[in-house]
Amino acid sequence: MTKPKIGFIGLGLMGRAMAECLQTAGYELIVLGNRDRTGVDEVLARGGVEAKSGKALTEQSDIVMICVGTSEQVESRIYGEDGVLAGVKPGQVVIDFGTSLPESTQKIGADLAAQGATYLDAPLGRTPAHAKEGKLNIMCSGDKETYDQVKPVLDVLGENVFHLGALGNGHTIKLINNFFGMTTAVAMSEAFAAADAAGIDRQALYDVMSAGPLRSGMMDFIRNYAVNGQNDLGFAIGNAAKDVGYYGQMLSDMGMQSRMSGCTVNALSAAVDDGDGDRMVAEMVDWMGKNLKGKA
Ligand SMILES: NC(=O)c1ccc[n+]([C@@H]2O[C@H](COP(=O)([O-])OP(=O)(O)OC[C@H]3O[C@@H](n4cnc5c(N)ncnc54)[C@H](O)[C@@H]3O)[C@@H](O)[C@H]2O)c1
Ligand SMILES: O=C(O)[C@H](O)CO
Repeated sequence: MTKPKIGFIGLGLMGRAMAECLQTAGYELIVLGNRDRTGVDEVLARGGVEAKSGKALTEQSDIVMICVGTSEQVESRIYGEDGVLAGVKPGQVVIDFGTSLPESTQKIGADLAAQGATYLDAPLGRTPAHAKEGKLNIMCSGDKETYDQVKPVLDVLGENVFHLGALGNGHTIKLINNFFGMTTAVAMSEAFAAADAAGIDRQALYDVMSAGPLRSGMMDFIRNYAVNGQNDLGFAIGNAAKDVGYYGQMLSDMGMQSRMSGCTVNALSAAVDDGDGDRMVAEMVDWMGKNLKGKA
């Protein structure tokens, strides 16, 4: 069977690694020109094709994949005269792999459905290194028949591919996941900075904490940076601040109020304000080291 042609929008840390994985598996890729040429040039060097607009990319593709940062960025590529919606054909599938707001996802899904196309949300778990190897966790939701149709491609990218019911459920679960994960990351960063301030060895703190029920993969990621300078998580502080902010907004859209996420968002957003948005989440250890002192 011929492989579907894939239009891929968003060639950052995750998108670039996913594009490499798909091209290695023999998929033909069409990508969008971008101000940052790095990802685009990598795809072209492996035989990919460049489209001039989201509309042109969509017209040339069977499946459109999006992996940009925010819901605003997704919407900027969906709507408008050069957008995906302007080029979509009945039966076509558009997938958002980024971490987006469920409310925006549902609106885009309805607008694509009005053109006879189907939207799936399929946010990602794990790291860019996993993306390159096709070992992501993929939290897909939306029409089950369409999911079954694109599952072979999702299986190329993911080791654990979930179907989670109605459109938006994937994004809802991902936001809850990242509220929890980023709260752990920020708390662990503060724990190392507090140990530094008290003259306690970071590895000694980790040895004690990880011998008990606190041990987690996220704790290990932060320790690997704090003790060995290894940055394996590959997830930017700016995107973490966005995700935990989206989590609070999602609860508020449901008429609820988050009691926990404010602290995490405040720390991550303050690091972004200090110019650390492009640094990786584990580097919150450094930010905490400079910011634990109370203001006099
Ligand atoms: N890095 C991770 O470990 C990780 C893990 C899970 C989920 N995510 C989520 O996946 C998404 C992408 O993450 P990332 O780490 O690759 O982020 P990133 O910031 O490295 O990449 C985002 C890319 O999107 C591009 N972009 C932004 N607006 C665009 C537009 N309008 N048109 C075309 N391209 C545009 C940017 O130039 C950039 O290359 C985010 O929503 C993030 O929260 C990331
Ligand atoms: O798997 C995860 O939770 C990611 O690394 C952060 O989005």
